Amino acid sequence: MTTNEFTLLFRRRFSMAHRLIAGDSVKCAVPHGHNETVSVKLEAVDPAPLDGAANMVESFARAKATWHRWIDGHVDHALQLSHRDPLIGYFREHEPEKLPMLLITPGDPTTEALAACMMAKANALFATETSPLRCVEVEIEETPTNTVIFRGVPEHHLDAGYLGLPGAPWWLRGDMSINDL
Ligand SMILES: Nc1nc2c(c(=O)[nH]1)N=C([C@H](O)[C@H](O)COP(=O)(O)OP(=O)(O)OP(=O)(O)O)CN2
Repeated sequence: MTTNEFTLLFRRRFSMAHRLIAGDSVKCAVPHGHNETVSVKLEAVDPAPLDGAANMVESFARAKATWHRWIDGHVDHALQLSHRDPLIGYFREHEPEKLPMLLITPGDPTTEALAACMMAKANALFATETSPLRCVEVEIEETPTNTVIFRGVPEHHLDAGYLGLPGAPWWLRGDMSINDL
């Protein structure tokens, strides 16, 4: 087997809002927004030498189409909340039509949690479309001064049973979902 000598890297900007309620920072517990940039590093599941003809690991357009559709159509302008956040109850009661725009993480929606969710989601999307690629690293620039890089195993950090639901959580499903509400 050939080792992975090529990595494709795609960047996308999105706007978001969140709040962190588990810590003691009042500043972080007030809903606030960031314009963030996510970068994903993609590698071939079965690496092979360039073929001397098309010479591509995968076309850029094919490699990023579904991922960017998810970021642009669902992550962009989502409100990110902990599954324990009482604001979810507010939306259920008063603005249920906006529930699909809540991105819910198990625990606080820190940049670390988002990075782990994004890697899992990217790989679920790639698996569903039988892409030859997998995501090996996610970098999220939350602000010009704060960046998180994740190159681990999402399952080590995300509680898939966070809501006690029978099925797979949204980050493991190869669809456009961002919550399990
Ligand atoms: N490890 C983490 N720590 C914090 C996160 C996070 O996701 N992971 N997030 C926040 C808040 O989102 C906050 O908005 C950003 O933090 P902070 O650096 O305090 O914000 P500033 O933009 O004011 O940073 P400066 O570099 O001082 O401009 C908090 N912590």
